[in-house]
Amino acid sequence: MTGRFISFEGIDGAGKSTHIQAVADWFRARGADVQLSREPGGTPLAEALRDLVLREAMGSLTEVLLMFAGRRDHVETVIKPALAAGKTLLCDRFTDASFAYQGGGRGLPLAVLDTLADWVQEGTEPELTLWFDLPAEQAAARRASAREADRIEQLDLDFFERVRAAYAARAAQAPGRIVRIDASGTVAEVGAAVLNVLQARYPAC
Ligand SMILES: Nc1ncnc2c1ncn2[C@@H]1O[C@H](COP(=O)(O)OP(=O)(O)OP(=O)(O)O)[C@@H](O)[C@H]1O
Ligand SMILES: Cc1cn([C@H]2C[C@H](O)[C@@H](COP(=O)(O)O)O2)c(=O)[nH]c1=O
Repeated sequence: MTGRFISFEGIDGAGKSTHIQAVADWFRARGADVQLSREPGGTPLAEALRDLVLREAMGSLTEVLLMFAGRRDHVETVIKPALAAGKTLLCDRFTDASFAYQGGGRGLPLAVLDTLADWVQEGTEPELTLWFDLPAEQAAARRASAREADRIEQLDLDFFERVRAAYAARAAQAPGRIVRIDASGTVAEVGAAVLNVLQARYPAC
């Protein structure tokens, strides 16, 4: 039995977390066994690494190694077993975030990220990625009214525009997997766009 692996991506504040529950409800209403997870995090070890990476000062290479260390534990102990059990796994961020944040934002070489992804994922890849796309300024305004900024969220608008551009480049390289959602509308408008994608992608569901 093989389940479904769907990831949610976008710059901080784009609205991923707001819509992930509605996607879970959509699949559950169609009989799917849905499991939610997130990165960085998703296992006790990876959640501990998340706390470190979002709080402690560190270099870019250390940052990406911690992201991929947590991802390895997550893939091995949560994602692969969930897919083997036929579940629909919805993950708030996955490897595209490393290419966007550490590749685009921090400027790490993409070849290094490709190697880490090959080692860590061993072929485990989302079948669909919903990329919530929003200008950095608008995302920052949403974040400002929502919560206190963590170490990465404190970075400037230029950083987030580089991250956004890197997501666009990833989407151009994987057009069958990564679907862009215009996240600039109201919650209802964005939610409708997400449901349109699901209905088109899973008509038999
Ligand atoms: N379409 C929207 N219009 C206005 N505000 C929104 C919209 N979508 C989400 N928000 C609000 O913006 C804030 C950030 O949304 P959310 O937490 O879903 O973003 P996110 O992409 O998951 O961010 P992060 O990756 O940093 O966790 C929340 O306060 C949320 O209520
Ligand atoms: C997986 C992953 C995440 N990040 C960054 C992106 C965000 O700034 C934080 C996670 O916070 P969220 O509120 O859960 O979205 O981590 C990253 O830089 N690289 C990654 O691989």
